[in-house]
Amino acid sequence: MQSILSVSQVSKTYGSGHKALDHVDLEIRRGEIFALLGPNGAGKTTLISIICGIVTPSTGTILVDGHDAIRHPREARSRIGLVPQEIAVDMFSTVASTMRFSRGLFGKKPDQAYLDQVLKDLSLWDKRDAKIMELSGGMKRRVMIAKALSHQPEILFLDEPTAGVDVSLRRDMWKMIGKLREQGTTIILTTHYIEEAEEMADRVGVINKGQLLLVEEKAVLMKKLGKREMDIALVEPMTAVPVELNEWHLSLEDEGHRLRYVFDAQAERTGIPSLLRKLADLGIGFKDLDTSKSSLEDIFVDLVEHKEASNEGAVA
Ligand SMILES: Nc1ncnc2c1ncn2[C@@H]1O[C@H](COP(=O)(O)OP(=O)(O)OP(=O)(O)O)[C@@H](O)[C@H]1O
Repeated sequence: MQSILSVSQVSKTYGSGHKALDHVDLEIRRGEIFALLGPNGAGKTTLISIICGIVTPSTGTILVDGHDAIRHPREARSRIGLVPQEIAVDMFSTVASTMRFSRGLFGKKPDQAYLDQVLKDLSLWDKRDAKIMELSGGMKRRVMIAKALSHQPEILFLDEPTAGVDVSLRRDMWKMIGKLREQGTTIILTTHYIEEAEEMADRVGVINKGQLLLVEEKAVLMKKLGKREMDIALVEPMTAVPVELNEWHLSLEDEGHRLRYVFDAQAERTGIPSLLRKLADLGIGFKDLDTSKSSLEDIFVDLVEHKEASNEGAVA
């Protein structure tokens, strides 16, 4: 599939000397939902800002639907809608006029029917004539999304979309993202909330300390790196894990009522049969066994920690 966004060898060193991005390569497919996952300070906002022409990269090139974002920023930018982390609008304008103005800035012909639909989708219809300063924080965030969609962008960037957002806005946002995807809009969201990536994304990129550690189909990533957990509900609670069980590295949970075993779902030997035999040998009875997949969160933490450990190893 043809890329709608192509990021090639993009690095950014800020004036302070801080290297926020380090040779990032990324291809975004038309129509996908891509989650860029990384802890605070990983470089997510810097990358978005570069793609949107707000920050100049130190090196590298960016093509937005074939348009060079550095040499032809207007062409590139008009294809992008950006919902930034911070609320940035003219507080004295009304919701509807903000949207019309924003659409005009990108050189699009007026289309009130389209703007009205966006207002309705975001539950802003009743507020269309309100001044933005009169709205609640959640409503202001809705306005930011409406504004970003005003010029019918092909790519929508959502920078930390649900940070500090209430349940109803989150729900509306997911609905809206689903609808946009059906219409063929490409969506890129940055987040450090793993559930967000897990719920919505087709592919996930993990960034840490300015480096893109991996880009993978979400399903493949979860399968490849996924661990499973087995919870063993004990008949009799215990105060400590018996030394005979050391090799399984069990943890004691729920005030001694449960043993938890974490194993690699992909491994040839899970260690479960031998663990169960050992429990029987030791006369440890259990009422129930329950296995569950670990979440993308566990995978993410594993990955970042593993990378950090190997980097430290390289320095040492
Ligand atoms: N204008 C700037 N000048 C100097 N350093 C900056 C500037 N903007 C960002 N940084 C630094 O670059 C690094 C990456 O920041 P960035 O905002 O891109 O991270 P992020 O992944 O978006 O994090 P967050 O989720 O906290 O927004 C951070 O260490 C940050 O302090």
